[in-house]
This record gives sequence, C-alpha cells and structure tokens, in this order.
Amino acid sequence: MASLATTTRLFTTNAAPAAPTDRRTIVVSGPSGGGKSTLLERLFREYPNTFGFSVSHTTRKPRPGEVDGVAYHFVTHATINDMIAKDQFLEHAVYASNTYGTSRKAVQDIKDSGKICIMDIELQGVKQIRELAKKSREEGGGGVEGFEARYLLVRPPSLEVLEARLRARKTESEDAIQKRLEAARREWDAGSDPGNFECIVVNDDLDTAYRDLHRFIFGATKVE
Ligand SMILES: Nc1ncnc2c1ncn2[C@@H]1O[C@H](COP(=O)(O)OP(=O)(O)OP(=O)(O)O)[C@@H](O)[C@H]1O
Repeated sequence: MASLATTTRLFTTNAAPAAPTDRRTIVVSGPSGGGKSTLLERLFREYPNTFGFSVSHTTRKPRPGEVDGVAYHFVTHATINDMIAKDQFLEHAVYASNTYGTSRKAVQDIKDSGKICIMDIELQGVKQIRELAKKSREEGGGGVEGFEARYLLVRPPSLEVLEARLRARKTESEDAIQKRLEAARREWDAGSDPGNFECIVVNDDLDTAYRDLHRFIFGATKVE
C-alpha cells in the first residue's frame, strides 16, 4: 500500500475539497479480494472526519488483526437470523457460506454524526438497497427516510489477478478462495449492467485506482 506521504503529494497540487458536495451514501461493491478495503482505508486515512464506514454484521470468523466492531460486528448465525427476523437490516446476503448484513442502525448512526456513509456490500445487497431507495422514493418510506445512494464497483483487472491477490493475502482457506472466485466469475458481468453501478474502478495500479475513486466521490453531483 502507498504511504500517506504519497497520498498527500497526489492531492496538494489538486487542491481537493475537504468534503464532497454530494452527501448521499456511497455503496461500494466488487469481488472479494478486488481491493475495496485497501482503497477505502486510504480514503479514511486522508479524510478521517468526512466519511463514516457502516460496520456490517457477519457470521464469518475474524481474520488476524480484524477488530470486532471496527472491521465487522462478528456474530453467530443465531444472532444474525434473529436480527433478520426483526427486520433490523437494510440489506443482507449469504456470501461464500456466511451471512453478511448492514443494519439500519449502522447507517443511521453515521448520518446522525454528520458524516457521509460508505458501505461495502455484496452484489445481492446492492440490489436490495436499490430496491429500498426506489420504494423510499415512491412511497416516502422504506425504513430509512430519504435514503439515497450512489453506487461504485471496484474490480481487479482480471480474474487471474484476483486469484493471485487472494492467494497473496493469505487470509482464506483454499475452499474459501474457490468460493470467492466462483462468486466473482458468476457476478463479473453484473458490473457492466448500467442498472447496478454508476462507476467502475478497475484496481490495477493502486494510485490510479485511488485517483478514479476519489474523482467519483468528489466529482459527481448528479442526483437521480
Ligand atoms: N492495486 C493493487 N495492486 C496489488 N495488490 C493489491 C491492489 N489492491 C489491493 N491489493 C491487495 O489485494 C488483496 C485484496 O485487497 P482487499 O483486502 O482490499 O480486497 P477486498 O475487496 O476488500 O476484499 P474482501 O471483500 O474480501 O474484504 C490485499 O492483500 C491487498 O493488499
């Protein structure tokens, strides 16, 4: 990962604004291992007071270094099923044999703090959030008042690169790697469907990918 000094140098000549004018939630999706966390960590380091990461719940086990309540809320299947039954999630999905979900509270807390919410979710969740936003617009409801978002896909340049990165990360078993690759293969074309994402960042060179992500977040003002 590039140093903070590199990041700072990148933007001193660009005079980047401190916060985007578009305050909508930013939904980031893409295959596991594509680089979402790497790019978002860099964004949060550069703008610690502007964005809030909505911490998802998951039944997956923590990876070394992942702190409960920071990377995820790590919970049991029983807990997450109970929360689903109580309609406490904006979206939830089963991915590579584990359930993931974004609670309504996680998003609302960030909005209440005055920050722009960033969510990192699976494709199934993207579709659920889109439906919710549509419902919210049509009925003035949907659980979160005025819920609107813009959608960004982060993908690696190829499935081969994805496999290499997943292996190099050394956080998953062979079985888990295979499940992630299967999901990536299955969902690869969904990225090109204009109904899903406003922007695709191809994470080949990290600095270029970060610049593209930054441009999307700070440049887009269009509300649909
Ligand atoms: N542009 C890049 N060049 C080389 N390696 C990269 C690049 N971007 C990310 N990586 C590495 O690829 C691996 C996967 O990245 P990362 O963990 O950010 O993916 P992710 O999309 O957040 O995955 P998950 O959804 O499983 O959390 C990491 O080891 C990261 O350091």
